[in-house]
Amino acid sequence: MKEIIDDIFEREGSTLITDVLVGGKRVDIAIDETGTIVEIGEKNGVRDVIDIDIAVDGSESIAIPGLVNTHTHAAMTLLRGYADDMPLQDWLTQKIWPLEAHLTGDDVYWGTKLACLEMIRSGTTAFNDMYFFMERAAEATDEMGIRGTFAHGFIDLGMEEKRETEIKATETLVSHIKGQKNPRLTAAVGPHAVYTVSPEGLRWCAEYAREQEIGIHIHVSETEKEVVDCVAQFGKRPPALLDDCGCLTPRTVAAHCCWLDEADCRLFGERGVNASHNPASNMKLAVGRAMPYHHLREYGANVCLGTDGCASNNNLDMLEEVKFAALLQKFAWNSQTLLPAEEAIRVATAGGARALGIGSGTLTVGAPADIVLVDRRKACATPLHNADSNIAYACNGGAVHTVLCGGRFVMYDRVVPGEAAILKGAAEAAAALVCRAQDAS
Ligand SMILES: C[C@H]1O[C@@H](n2cnc3c(O)ncnc32)[C@H](O)[C@@H]1O
Ligand SMILES: [Zn+2]
Repeated sequence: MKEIIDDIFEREGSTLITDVLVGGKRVDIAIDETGTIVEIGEKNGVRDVIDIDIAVDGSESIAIPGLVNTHTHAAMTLLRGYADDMPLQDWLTQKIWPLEAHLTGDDVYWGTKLACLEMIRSGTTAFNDMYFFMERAAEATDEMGIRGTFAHGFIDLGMEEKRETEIKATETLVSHIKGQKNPRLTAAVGPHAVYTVSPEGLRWCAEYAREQEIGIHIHVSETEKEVVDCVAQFGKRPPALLDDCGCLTPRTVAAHCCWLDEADCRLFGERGVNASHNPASNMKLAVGRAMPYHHLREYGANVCLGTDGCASNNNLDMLEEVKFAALLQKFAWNSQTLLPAEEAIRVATAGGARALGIGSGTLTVGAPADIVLVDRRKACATPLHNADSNIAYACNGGAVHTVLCGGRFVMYDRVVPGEAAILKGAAEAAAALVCRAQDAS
């Protein structure tokens, strides 16, 4: 890579990436000033398509579409390593929720800045977030230059007064995000799960999402206990309950989906639901079963990929998550051919873009220029028999050196603007959060 052009992160002109490997071919990629891919052609074939403002030598790089993290709680970066090696319900009730009770908006701002830094560094250009103080998460994401979908974590615990508070928080967030009129920031509704949100709350979320023409982001069938308890309380499995409440739509992202049975998968396919596979979190929390990818694919559901939060992963490296997904599916379902490399990358890019409604998630003419350059000089990318194999099975986010989102550089030759201040601010916020919780206990 040539020396960094001093204002490359501010430039809003057109960009030409030359001689880069895409799908096994060496091509030039022309990006216009609107941040759209306008031409992809044989090497030296597209130079006169645009007035080149920035030229990037891609001869030592493999280009892939931006990775799309369809399930995370971004600001949980502040909780990385705070509580590990516990069962999900104990983890939530004894450690995570007591600490989150002391969260502030500033914490979520710094936690989300750190999350965006980590996601950019590992090739993620869009993420789907469900947390608290989400106006501050959106502020941080806008500053970092990538795409975010934001849902307030709606939890009413069956209490009407709490439900009213959650409704107001959701309406305020959606109004705020829509008012920004920022093409990189979108809103969603975030009913946490069937064991924390009443049917009345679920029905409100579904109706409000329909009325506002926004998505739904929800945890579904993560554990066997969730399913058993749901059947005991409501006489139906979580997908059927969610369907009765109107929550299963083509704009729904259902996270985890571990304990879906074949009929649940068929229902997801019929409703066009997006199922976010979260392999690292599922294995770390030992939820006991892998998402039935094969059934979801068979019945036409859109499968995408997510990391969950940093307290149950514990990073946001979607290239690592691609490998976990490809290996876990093969092992769990005893199939050496299930979720092959190219398909796993497609789930993490085009699958996620479809789930969040942010373009094609492909490197094609007319697509947003969300582009990740992977360094071919890294050991994990050598030899280069098969780029998809190296990307899915050998490399992790550390092999990424340059990232564009909407044609704008968010990382160039491993430089992300403001990195030192972000690390300092997030570390200080995390320490202060834990101190507040300890003082209060
Ligand atoms: C938004 C809330 O969701 C909590 N959370 C984080 N990870 C998980 C998970 O794997 N299952 C259920 N809930 C989760 C997060 O701590 C917030 O409280
Ligand atoms: Zn989650």
